[in-house]
Amino acid sequence: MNSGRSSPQSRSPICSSPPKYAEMELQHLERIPPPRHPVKILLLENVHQTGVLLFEKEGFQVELLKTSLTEEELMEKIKDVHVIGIRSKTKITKRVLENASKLLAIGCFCIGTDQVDLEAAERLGIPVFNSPFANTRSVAELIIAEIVCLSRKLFDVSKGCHEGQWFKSAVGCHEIRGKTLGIVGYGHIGSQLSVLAESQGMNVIFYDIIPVLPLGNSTPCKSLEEVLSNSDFVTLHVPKSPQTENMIGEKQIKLMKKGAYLLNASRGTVVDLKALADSLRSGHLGGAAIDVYPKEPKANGSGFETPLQNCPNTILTPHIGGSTEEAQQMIGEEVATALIKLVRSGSTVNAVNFPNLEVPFTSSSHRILNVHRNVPGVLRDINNIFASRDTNVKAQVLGTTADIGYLIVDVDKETSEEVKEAIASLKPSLRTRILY
Ligand SMILES: NC(=O)C1=CN([C@@H]2O[C@H](COP(=O)(O)OP(=O)(O)OC[C@H]3O[C@@H](n4cnc5c(N)ncnc54)[C@H](O)[C@@H]3O)[C@@H](O)[C@H]2O)C=CC1
Ligand SMILES: O=C(O)C(=O)COP(=O)(O)O
Repeated sequence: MNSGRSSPQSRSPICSSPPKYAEMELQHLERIPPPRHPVKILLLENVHQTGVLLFEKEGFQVELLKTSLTEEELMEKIKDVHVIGIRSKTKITKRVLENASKLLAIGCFCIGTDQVDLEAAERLGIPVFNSPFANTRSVAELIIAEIVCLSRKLFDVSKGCHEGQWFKSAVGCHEIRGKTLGIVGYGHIGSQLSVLAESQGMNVIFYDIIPVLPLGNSTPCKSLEEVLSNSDFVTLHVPKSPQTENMIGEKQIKLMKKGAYLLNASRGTVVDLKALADSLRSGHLGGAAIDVYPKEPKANGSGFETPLQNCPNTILTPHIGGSTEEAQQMIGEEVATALIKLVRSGSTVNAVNFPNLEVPFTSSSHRILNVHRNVPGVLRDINNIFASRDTNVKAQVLGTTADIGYLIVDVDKETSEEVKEAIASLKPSLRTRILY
């Protein structure tokens, strides 16, 4: 396999370094025989070219769409697809997955995986990969920029100038130095932001549901309420979950200081937008910056409505927290690499819903992959199939969750379709393939 995995034309001038990560990770596959059948990849939501080029380099057939697809469209389209790549918009539901009999893996070319029914995917034997921190910095930088913009009412005065209105005033405009930033969710993004905010002279307090290391001089709070009532700026960096749904509503907003600001670049389900709009219009909150919405358009150019339109000192962005050339290139590279490794070697390292397994390649062996329901006796039955055909097992690794087992077996004889069928027809088997 060659290196040099993206063409100069496809990269922005400020992102011109070659993808070294993919090169390093994929060189181990060079000795592995190519896939036995053509591999079909469907990429939605304009996944970055770096990923496309890496797949093409492998000889995979790639179809790239700019938009996401509806459930109905996906149910049809996914039938003959081996790997699907999405971003945050495409919902992969149980119904979609039940139509995906050839699907080997799902790649979320983003951080969030809430758009995929992870449990259904696991139970059907489909690993899901993401890029856990390639766009972390981009989100943190956006929030810093917005904190300054809110504090100086920048968008409103700029709009005024564009419309021919000169309105110079210092009233209600402040430096961010010495102000308190409250971070809700102190994970990758929250903690990165904490460091950037302190470097601007802000005091940082935060709340997380798990114990985490406070960076710099930041101070953990015992409750969400404590963060809300002590912050000049509150920023949300929690995942979408039942616990975070409408986490910030009328009651929580009332706890915030008069004139404080709310920022949300996590998920649209976290904030009650109607309550937020009311508090902005009443003047209780001094402004807001919102990047994510409960319902987001499927494609660029589509109509978009939110109760926050025309609220004072309110920055609305179209879910661009992670949308930088740097982040998208890194994500493209990282997720495509994980998917290629899965297709070529069976590696599930870094899958979010699956046992993480990787078995090094050894020459003169043949590899079979099997995903099965985690019930007693599967391993015995599979080994009996080999034993009855005088096949020696050279390596065998099993990883389990409560529901499934994932088995990588290297044997000394080329495995026939008949052996594969015998393994596949064991009652607990979910997915079985001969790799090489
Ligand atoms: N706007 C955008 O373009 C982007 C949005 N995101 C969103 O940001 C979210 C956070 O990203 P990361 O920091 O990488 O995730 P992370 O998993 O590293 O951190 C999330 C933190 O939130 C905490 N948490 C979970 N439930 C909580 C609750 N009820 N109260 C307080 N803390 C809670 C977790 O313990 C964890 O420490 C992602 O899940 C994704 O939805 C991520 C990237 C880009
Ligand atoms: O990484 C995430 O979770 C994001 O929200 C970014 O999503 P996107 O790739 O811009 O659809």
